Amino acid sequence: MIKFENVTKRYDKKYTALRNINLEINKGEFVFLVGLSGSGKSSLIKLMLREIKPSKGKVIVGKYDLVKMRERQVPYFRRQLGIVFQDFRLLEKKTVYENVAYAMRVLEHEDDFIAKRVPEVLRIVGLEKKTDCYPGELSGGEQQRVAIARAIINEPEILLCDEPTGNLDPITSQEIIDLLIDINNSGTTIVMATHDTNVVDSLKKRVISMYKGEITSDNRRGGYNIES
Ligand SMILES: Nc1ncnc2c1ncn2[C@@H]1O[C@H](COP(=O)(O)OP(=O)(O)OP(=O)(O)O)[C@@H](O)[C@H]1O
Repeated sequence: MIKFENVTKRYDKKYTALRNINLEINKGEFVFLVGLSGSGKSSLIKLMLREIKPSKGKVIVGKYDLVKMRERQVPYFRRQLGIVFQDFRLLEKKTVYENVAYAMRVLEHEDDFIAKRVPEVLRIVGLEKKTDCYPGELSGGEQQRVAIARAIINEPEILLCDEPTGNLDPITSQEIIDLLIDINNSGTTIVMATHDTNVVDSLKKRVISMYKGEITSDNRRGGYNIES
């Protein structure tokens, strides 16, 4: 489903952000990426999104070779992905409903289908009572639920999460993780970069540890190796 072969990423000549990464993530897995700030977690996620390209090596996501892919294929490729960030990135002047519906309008879905699907997904994330609220009227955890609803509305095969609990307190973080686990149990592959060792400890999921641009451990039964 996701494959990195000998991937190196340099943003400039002097500094190598990722070095010789080899990695395979199968359909349906839940994978944590952990490591100190600057270890390369976000760069790995950006490569999976094709926001950036590797300096060397090969990145395959689904049926797409992201190095060989043409620019005009990128929007089609991105349709199989959902993306969640630490800072929610909601449209402040749109309601919860509109924030989520917008992701369907971009794909030109029929209005009837949008009107049926948005309430379904808001129910999944537990926000059916907040449909008409604006992001500014919601707690951080609720805003992240809107962002997750938007990310899953088009039923992506893969959900990429970059520090999704970074702005949340421990209890709210755990609620967001429980939601991500439910989404994973329904078949979506999840890759989540995080600093949150409490969350990683609470689940026995695969953990890929990074240090200075290299993978230092890949443990399928939980457990990590964050160097200091
Ligand atoms: N656009 C860029 N231009 C130059 N260097 C960059 C760029 N993006 C990231 N880097 C560098 O690449 C390295 C890896 O950064 P990356 O953001 O992938 O790490 P991270 O593990 O996600 O860190 P954090 O946990 O702080 O988000 C860092 O040294 C960073 O300074």
